[in-house]
Amino acid sequence: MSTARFPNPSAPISLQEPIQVLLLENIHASAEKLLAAEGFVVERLAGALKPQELAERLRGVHLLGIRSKTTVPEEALAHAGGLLAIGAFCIGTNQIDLPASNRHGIPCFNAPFSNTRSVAEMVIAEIIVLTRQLFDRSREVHTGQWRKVATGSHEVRGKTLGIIGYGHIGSQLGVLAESLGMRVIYYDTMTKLPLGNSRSAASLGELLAESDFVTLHVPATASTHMMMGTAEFAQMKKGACLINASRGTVVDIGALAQALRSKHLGGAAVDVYPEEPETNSDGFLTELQNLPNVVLTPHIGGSTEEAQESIGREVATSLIKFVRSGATTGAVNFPQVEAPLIPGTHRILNVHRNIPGVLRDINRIVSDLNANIHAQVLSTDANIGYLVMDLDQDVSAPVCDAIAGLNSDIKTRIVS
Ligand SMILES: NC(=O)C1=CN([C@@H]2O[C@H](COP(=O)(O)OP(=O)(O)OC[C@H]3O[C@@H](n4cnc5c(N)ncnc54)[C@H](O)[C@@H]3O)[C@@H](O)[C@H]2O)C=CC1
Ligand SMILES: O=C(O)CCC(=O)C(=O)O
Repeated sequence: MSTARFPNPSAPISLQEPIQVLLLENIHASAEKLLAAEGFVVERLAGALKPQELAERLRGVHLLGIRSKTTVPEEALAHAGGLLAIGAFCIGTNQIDLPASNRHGIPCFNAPFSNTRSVAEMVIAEIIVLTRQLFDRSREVHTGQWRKVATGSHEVRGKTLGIIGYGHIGSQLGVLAESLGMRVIYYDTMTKLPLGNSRSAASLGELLAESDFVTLHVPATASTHMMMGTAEFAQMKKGACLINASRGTVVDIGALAQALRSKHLGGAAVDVYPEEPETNSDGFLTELQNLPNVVLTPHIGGSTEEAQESIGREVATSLIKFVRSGATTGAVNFPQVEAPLIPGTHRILNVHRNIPGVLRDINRIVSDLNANIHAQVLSTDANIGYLVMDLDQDVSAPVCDAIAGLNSDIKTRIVS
């Protein structure tokens, strides 16, 4: 059983408690299965929680699992003295205050690959749906209208797909699009290996001017905030289509609606919005509703059974490894350490403020107890240091007590 000491006395955890896990937003049962098999107590909720409710629910919780809709602000973390780690059962981690989580000694893990294929496949479907106006034709037939027209419908073969953000999703999408005979260009702020016959555009403007379809696959950051607005839509070809399955903050929805109403753009497929409902029973309004040739989906790019099952296993495995050994490999906001457990030794994990002399102080504590350090791994970033220390003797409890008294201490935990 892991034990922990935390700087926040408002939420002490009992040394004998089993690990308590709170999984929100319908996280796949594959995660619960793995966590429960470890003896962890898992509570699963269908929807997201608002920050205030989250703060209340986090008392006594050791592991939190979320997807894209739960915002985790510093105020929630400040009340979560027992929280060991956060699992984002998705790719994006913009919903978590990562710097605050780092300062509180809480690593965040995500699943960087598991749903990428699902997004790429959905975008391929949308490209064809948009260029054949299938959504509108289908709606007409559903309402008894027979409009057999070819005007404005095209093959995708030979058309240009412009991919903004050529990462895990963008590059897979490029390969799939080429298999349909599309020409692929991309724009990325990093130098990327062009797959197949794809080519890097010299600038965002060049990509916008050349593409029949523009698709966004960038993370939500300051540099991507509203990166598609009135000026960018004006640079797109007349009749071109926009696809956004990245984040709602990347596109100015008002400007997109205007570009569609004016018929400068021929269509759009949008999966993500600046504000999204927290549960499936909440209503939803957007300016894009009821515009012609606009496909609106409820943030389902990564929502396939294959992806969700795989994400559940991947993130649960990272959380279990962290609880059992302190491994932080893959954490998005934390110094990375992965040290194998050594039989017969006693492991202590310590997160501290990255100030001079911490290791000296900790080593003095160990030496004053006449204990021997078998192995010690320290990894740091600008704010914190993360120390994994294996002792030959079982003096973990007094060592932890003494470390907790250091003014550098953020979080100290006995693993074994
Ligand atoms: N709709 C959905 O259900 C899903 C949405 N997503 C979103 O898709 C995003 C992309 O996912 P991945 O491809 O896996 O991420 P990734 O990190 O592999 O690729 C993102 C790419 O964007 C590039 N980039 C960053 N800022 C840029 C800028 N200002 N201009 C041009 N390029 C820029 C990066 O260099 C990187 O190559 C995620 O961050 C997430 O927000 C991911 C999965 C599912
Ligand atoms: O399916 C989800 O919960 C979120 C998918 C997503 O946007 C992501 O993985 O970043």
